Amino acid sequence: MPDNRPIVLHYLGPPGTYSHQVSLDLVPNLHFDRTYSDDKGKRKSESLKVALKPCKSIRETFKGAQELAAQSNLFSLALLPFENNSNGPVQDSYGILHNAFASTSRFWIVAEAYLPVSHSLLVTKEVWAKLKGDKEQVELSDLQKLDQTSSHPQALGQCSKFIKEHMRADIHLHESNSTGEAAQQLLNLPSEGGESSLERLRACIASKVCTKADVYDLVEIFGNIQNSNGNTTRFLLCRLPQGIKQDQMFVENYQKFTNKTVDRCRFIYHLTEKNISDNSLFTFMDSVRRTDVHDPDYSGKYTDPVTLDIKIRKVDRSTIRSNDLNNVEEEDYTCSEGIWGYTYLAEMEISQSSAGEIMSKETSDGKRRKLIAEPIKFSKLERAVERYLSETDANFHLDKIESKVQLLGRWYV
Ligand SMILES: O=C(O)C(=O)C[C@]1(C(=O)O)C=C[C@@H](O)C=C1
Repeated sequence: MPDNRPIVLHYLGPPGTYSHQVSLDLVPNLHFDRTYSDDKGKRKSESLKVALKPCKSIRETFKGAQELAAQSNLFSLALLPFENNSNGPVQDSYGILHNAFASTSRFWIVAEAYLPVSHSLLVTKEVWAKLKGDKEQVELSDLQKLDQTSSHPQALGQCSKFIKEHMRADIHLHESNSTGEAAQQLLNLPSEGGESSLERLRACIASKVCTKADVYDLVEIFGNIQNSNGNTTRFLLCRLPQGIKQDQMFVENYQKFTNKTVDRCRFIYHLTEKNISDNSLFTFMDSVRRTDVHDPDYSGKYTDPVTLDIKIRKVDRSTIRSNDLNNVEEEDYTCSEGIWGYTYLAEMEISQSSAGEIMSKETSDGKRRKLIAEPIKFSKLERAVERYLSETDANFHLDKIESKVQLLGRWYV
């Protein structure tokens, strides 16, 4: 009997998070069929079902998916919140990608999703009654009574203006693993020390979904409290690969999912400033500059047709600097320390045929790099990156990159 191989989608839980909403949106659109030969050798096909698995933190989301892929034949997916258009990268997800690099783990990005995010300030019914007193509703001035507001650091950042304008300067901002966890924790009072929610007035920032009776039944005191109207978070759906055959199957099925021909791929590249020898310096940036034939430094160097087709989409760099990237153990970083001072993530787009060539099993890592970009000297890399950044209005300063470019994942557009 063939096993039924369900697809397991790991997401940042508990239910009520934005990640959960994205997972629910994705599931009806993920159709995976599998063909196999039955006992009598007859070809059959079956649909694979998607199971949702809530995880406690972003890190556990990825780790859970990794472990499942390693231990079983199941299709293992992890949904990572990746970046927000007002508050920037989701540090934990970037950290995970960085660590996946540092080790030998590989994964594919098989889909992306953009979720418009509108945050609400939520409290329990008891706290709501206490805040409003005899009035019909809670007013903005009542927020001065709040002692604590908790949420995922991204949500706190996305609502920083509201917090600054309407909450006490000494309010305790508690960082939780997710917005859903923050909402759930309001219900788990009294907390340690026996404090009741009424002695220490607590609120959380989370999705309005958490007001539903079958979620956490919280009360929304203010809605739409994020800094910017078009607040949007981008999620990446990653699959932890088990073998090339399954990869191909996934591509086919993803084609079905998007209902359009897959003709372009996107890659994320990772550059780091450390541990690099001159020989290994190369950049995807430079390959994108192939059209710069008028530049004497570059002319005549471009001989590989594959690189013609590459388009840079963006380059990200965190502003946080860690003391020593080498000392950062996998379990060792936190969002606030950050490891991204030394690293850059860049995204580029490439045609499917070129990508196929680059990614083909036979292509060794070294050749792959060559196909993508030529080795260049450090100074040229720096200039190429600077030029790119100046053209794209990026407002961070690029000190120095010694680059190690590695392929992180790919997905289809
Ligand atoms: O905490 C959640 O609800 C999440 O799904 C995480 C997350 C994030 O990490 O960016 C997702 C969307 C919002 O930007 C806020 C939080």
